Amino acid sequence: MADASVKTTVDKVIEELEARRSFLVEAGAGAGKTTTLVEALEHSLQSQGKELKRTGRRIACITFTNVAKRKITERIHDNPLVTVATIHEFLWEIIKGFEAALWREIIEYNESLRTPEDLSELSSPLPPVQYVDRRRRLARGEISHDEVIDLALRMVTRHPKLTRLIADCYPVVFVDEYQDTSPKTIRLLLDYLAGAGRQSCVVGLFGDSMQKIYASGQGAIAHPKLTSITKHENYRCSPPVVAVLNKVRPALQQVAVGKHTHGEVHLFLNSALPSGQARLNAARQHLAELGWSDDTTSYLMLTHRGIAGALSYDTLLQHYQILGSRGRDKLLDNDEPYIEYFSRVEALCRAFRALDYAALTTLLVAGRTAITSHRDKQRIAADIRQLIAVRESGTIGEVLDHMAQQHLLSVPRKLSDLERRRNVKILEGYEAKLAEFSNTLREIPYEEVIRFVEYREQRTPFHTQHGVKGDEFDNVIVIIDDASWTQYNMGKMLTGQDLEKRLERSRNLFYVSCSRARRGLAVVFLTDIPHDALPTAHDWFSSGTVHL
Ligand SMILES: Nc1ncnc2c1ncn2[C@@H]1O[C@H](COP(=O)(O)OP(=O)(O)OP(=O)(O)O)[C@@H](O)[C@H]1O
Repeated sequence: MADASVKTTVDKVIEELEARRSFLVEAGAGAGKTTTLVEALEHSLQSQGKELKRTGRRIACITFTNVAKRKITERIHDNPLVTVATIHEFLWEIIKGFEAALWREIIEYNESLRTPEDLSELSSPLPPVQYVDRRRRLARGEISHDEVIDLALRMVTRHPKLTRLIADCYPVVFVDEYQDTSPKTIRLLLDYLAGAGRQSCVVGLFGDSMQKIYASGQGAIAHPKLTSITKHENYRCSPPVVAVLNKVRPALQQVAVGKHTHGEVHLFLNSALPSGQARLNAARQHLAELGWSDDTTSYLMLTHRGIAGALSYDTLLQHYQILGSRGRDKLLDNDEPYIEYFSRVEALCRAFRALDYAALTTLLVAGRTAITSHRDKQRIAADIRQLIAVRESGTIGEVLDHMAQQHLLSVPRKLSDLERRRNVKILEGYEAKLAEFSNTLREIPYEEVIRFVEYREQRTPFHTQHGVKGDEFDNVIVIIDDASWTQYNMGKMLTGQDLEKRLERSRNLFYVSCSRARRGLAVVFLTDIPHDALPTAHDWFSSGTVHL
């Protein structure tokens, strides 16, 4: 029976909240940090909800990932007394009302830049400051992600009154995954907000320094204002998976206490097979024979390029690089006219196949496809059937032509502009590049679009290793391709001999990836590991099977 006098982590957190002291919950993967954060939120809402409502205050809960944002918002039933936001959203929220002070800081910030903008001819009155999702253009009052953090820190440093106002508005600020929050944000929260305001603002940080996977992150924190709270349980992973985590991280020994009491661990080196896909296929086959199915398994890869190769949309991904350094991001963010249109084409075909007439009608109406008579419906059904066939065997150009001929989903202005301009003969610079992009895109098999959209809409079991932070799956296959990105090298990590930074980067990402598994974990090396990595490989995976 549990000893009632033993305090749980959430009890300790509540104690700090009630004493108005800031705190740090630092614990390993699967220890229940996010769960504790949610429980602490629920407690605060129960005990202070009425007071918060009466005084117009809110609790801020800053999350790093959308997974966590969704999880937390759901758990507290979207309670309006809590602002669940990313750090950028939160910081913008607190500074956006202070236009005059913001402009003063922007001008100073501009001067600190290596290539400042010419702000000598700013119009009067000054344009409103806007936070945009693209490159900064300070002369127009447009700031971007980096500026939000920098300006917020400048504002609280210079204006104690503003700091007090923010602290009064948000007497409690929780931060999930603090380790990947920037040092400037941590300074703002701990040096300025913590303890400020009439109620003495409480900053509660939750995270794990070893799960820092972004270079811009703060990593470990020691701060005099923080009470440290830690825990050694792992509620997520099965005992053999926890055994691997304990080997990777000997300084923190966890105990598996979750409901997954059985599990399995595999390390596939398969060095007799040629490097690459053949090793993954062999591992998949072996695991399938042991009962692993794609329905309960997630595949974690280091790069988008790797996923594109595995799912066969690599020509498409490669093609978007013609659009410059942000080309690939535009594709992945659905932020480009062609891919935005194809996503709707795919949604149309999916709704048709699923006989989801409500979704189908919404898409057709939004795409200005006329449906006024029974004959229209019959014609549209025949057109979509043909479209489905063209999609599977034709090129992107053939699908676009089919859509235009059959008047299915009218082509948006931005896309028709691109299509019109691709045949213009005398174009220069970026315009010429865009025309080349459109013309060559049309030659790519449309099948690649189908597979890409499935990936982007999370209908495949593939994820990037960075993208699964905070998430969990029954079975996880971590795919390692040490030839894919020079910033990481898991083979060298096993030898313990590498550049210090790369060693840490690789080890943290490996730890994050392996710790997503609830039941089964398989690590598959597509490349050969160095010979002197073998002893560690055997040691780390001694709770499972090493397939040589
Ligand atoms: N006290 C608890 N009792 C039972 N299950 C728990 C408890 N705390 C957490 N869990 C479960 O353990 C899993 C991991 O919890 P959570 O995501 O909160 O951990 P975490 O420390 O934030 O993990 P990570 O840092 O690896 O993302 C979840 O499935 C959660 O429901």
